[in-house]
Amino acid sequence: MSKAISKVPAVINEPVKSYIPGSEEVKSLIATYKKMWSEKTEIPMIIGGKEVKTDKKIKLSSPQDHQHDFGFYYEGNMSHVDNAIEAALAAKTKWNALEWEHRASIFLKAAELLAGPYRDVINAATMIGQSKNVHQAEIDAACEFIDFLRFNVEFMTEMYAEQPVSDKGIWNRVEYRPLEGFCFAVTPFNFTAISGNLPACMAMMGNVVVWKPSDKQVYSAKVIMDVFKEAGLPDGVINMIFTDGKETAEKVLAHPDFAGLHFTGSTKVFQGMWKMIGDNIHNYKSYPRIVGETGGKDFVMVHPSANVEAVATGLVRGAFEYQGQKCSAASRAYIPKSLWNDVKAVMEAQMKTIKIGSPEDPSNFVNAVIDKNSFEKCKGYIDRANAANDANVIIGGKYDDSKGWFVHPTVIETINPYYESIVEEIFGPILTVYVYEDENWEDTLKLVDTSTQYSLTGSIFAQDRYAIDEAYKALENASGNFYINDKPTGAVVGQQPFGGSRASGTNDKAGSKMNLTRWVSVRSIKETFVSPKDYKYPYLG
Ligand SMILES: NC(=O)c1ccc[n+]([C@@H]2O[C@H](COP(=O)([O-])OP(=O)(O)OC[C@H]3O[C@@H](n4cnc5c(N)ncnc54)[C@H](O)[C@@H]3O)[C@@H](O)[C@H]2O)c1
Ligand SMILES: N[C@@H](CCC=O)C(=O)O
Repeated sequence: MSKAISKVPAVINEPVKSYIPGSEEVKSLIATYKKMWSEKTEIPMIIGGKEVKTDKKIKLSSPQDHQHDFGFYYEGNMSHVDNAIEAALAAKTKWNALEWEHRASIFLKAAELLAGPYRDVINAATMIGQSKNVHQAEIDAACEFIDFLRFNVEFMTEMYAEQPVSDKGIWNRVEYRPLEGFCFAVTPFNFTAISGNLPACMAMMGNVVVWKPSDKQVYSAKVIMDVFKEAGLPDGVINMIFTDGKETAEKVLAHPDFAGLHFTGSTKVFQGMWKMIGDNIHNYKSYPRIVGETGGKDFVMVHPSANVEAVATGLVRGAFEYQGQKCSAASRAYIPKSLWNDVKAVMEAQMKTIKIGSPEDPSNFVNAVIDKNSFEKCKGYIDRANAANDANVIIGGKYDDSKGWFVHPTVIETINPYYESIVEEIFGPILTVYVYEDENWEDTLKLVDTSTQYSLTGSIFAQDRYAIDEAYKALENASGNFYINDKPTGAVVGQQPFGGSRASGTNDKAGSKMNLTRWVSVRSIKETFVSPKDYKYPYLG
């Protein structure tokens, strides 16, 4: 391997299966779901490749049926954090010395396992634990995760191939070393793919990792570790711990060998961790790399020239797929008065047909929100809008927690462009609409740009090319992912590099070469073939 300049297999996006009713693929997935639903699973932490169990068993319940318990996981304490750091550091020398082809091979094998034998399992775990419907599980847990792994291998080799020029008589090279020390991945509940990618891409670049998944994504996290193990990832390279987020961060971020944070989650948590790193800056051996992708308040800006059906469909899918629990979800829309009645009518007609319930029935488009906290948060926004003078619930607004955490897709209309639900991240199936006078198009662009702290995703709907260009320029810094005549969700790895700026994150674009560069520290090497033997410049004689 090291005796050749290897090429990795050509990469294309993993095809999304359609799961047509009655097809073998849907029968197989639902059968796996039912089997996993009725089993009682037991999920240990994985430290140094070993299963770690404690006396603290935490019940696993499903958002779509909070009384149904499908097993438990073992919660750890700060001694497990120490053990995970030690295990990572112990694995470092051998992992670092392994040729890159072996690292590539392990993660390409993991992708192949996910595409084949583990596809139903990781999808079903995501449906049960995170309440995603068949399509949402497929595009996340299977396809996006597979794409992250395969594309990152490709990006890694492109990066390795980037080499400097060399003058006559010398040979310049650069090598992409892993960071000194260990890395820390902290991941959110809402995307299995993100959860797997954050630790994996750091490990792919030769780093060793302590990974703390969300306590609401433990089931699919277990499947991720099973896949990595079967793919041949050596013990200790990724260590998965189930511990309290804040206490873990305090411990990890104070460690002198802490080298990099790869975080996805809410803005406030990221800001807290950044501050902790600042407070510890004198303790570290190197300046740590900090990558964080966080919250959003993603806009849909509509011009009077827009197509009504396209706008309504973009809003329904953008705001309500996966119950609005995507950082990219459309959660605020600005619609000209001339189109609003028509857009509203199409949305009402579409939303009447939306079925709500458990993902076990693939015809349910909307499933449950993740937990009681999220349910209560959504309920609060709906109740306050119902009571407000400057806002009104115009579609949906129902919620029911008798069996699962179900919140119906809801549209709030407000006359106040700073009303709470149009500026704050809710992370639920609630869209807020502000209707503007057509002649106020330019002022409304300014409002979209300035009324929230976020800058993650956003869309412009228009047929008028000048309007598209105007929005494109006026909203240059209002999103990291900008869509024209499309919903603001559903970025595909390798096609729309994903991430945002302002309070939404460091915009290092997950699943891209830009992100991978954060997990290496470059060493420049200059070799002189015939070394000078005299100190004098030519003109000194
Ligand atoms: N920009 C993106 O790419 C992106 C993608 C997915 C999700 N998100 C964001 O993630 C959030 C939803 O996910 P979530 O509810 O899991 O987020 P969260 O911030 O509650 O949790 C994220 C992770 O941080 C841990 N954590 C919680 N409190 C902590 C603390 N005080 N210190 C250290 N770690 C702590 C959690 O256990 C979890 O592992 C939303 O804000 C969403 O916009 C962003
Ligand atoms: N990449 C996903 C968002 C992930 C955030 O939760 C999208 O583009 O919809």
